[in-house]
Amino acid sequence: MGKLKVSTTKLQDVKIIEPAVFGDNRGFFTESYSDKDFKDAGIDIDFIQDNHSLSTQAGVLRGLHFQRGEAAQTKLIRVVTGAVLDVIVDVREGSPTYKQWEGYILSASNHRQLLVPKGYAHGFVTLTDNVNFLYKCDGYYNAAADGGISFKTPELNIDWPIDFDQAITSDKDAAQPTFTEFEKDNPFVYGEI
Ligand SMILES: Cc1cn([C@H]2C[C@H](O)[C@@H](COP(=O)(O)OP(=O)(O)O[C@H]3O[C@@H](C)C(=O)[C@@H](O)[C@H]3O)O2)c(=O)[nH]c1=O
Repeated sequence: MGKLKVSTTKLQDVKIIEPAVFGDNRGFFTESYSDKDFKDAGIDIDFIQDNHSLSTQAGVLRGLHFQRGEAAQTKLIRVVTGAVLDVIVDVREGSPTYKQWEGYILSASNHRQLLVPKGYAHGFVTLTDNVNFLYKCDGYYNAAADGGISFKTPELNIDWPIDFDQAITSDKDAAQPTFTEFEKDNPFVYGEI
């Protein structure tokens, strides 16, 4: 038995990772990332950029985002204060779970990490104030390759736990294309990325 608990989900190639957490009278200690433990668990990814966002209020909705082409990124996501519903959509044409979405609660208290493969669109909504959201990426940010799909696109029918008119978003995310628009020029093919 390795040091990490790794679970699969209904979505193809997605994993939930739970590191050991050692609680005591002071609080806890956890190795939030160990390259060796990930490799021992069969996850061999060269993470090269760490990102951190703060969302100050419950109801902040970021996404759905991805990077196109060579700039596509695998993401390893966790939350260190507060809680989110993290939502990902398999947008790899030809995948057994193409067009399917799933939501995962990630919180400071559950210590869950979500491994999001290339070819997934990713977003989240904050369920509490002051969410510090951390993620590792295996590719650098490339503004020219930045892409998105509207979180409220009707074809995906994502069950966000928030009224759309109350979501706090960026101007960019308020104007993202529908899934049908995205599909006309879908850069992701299952097995080729
Ligand atoms: C993502 C990113 C943004 N930026 C800059 C661009 C912009 O000026 C500012 C804010 O960017 P955004 O509005 O895109 O930030 P945000 O909406 O938080 O974007 C993130 O959303 C989640 C859902 C993801 O999946 C991430 O990959 C990323 O796309 O930060 C970087 O310099 N490097 C980066 O890696």
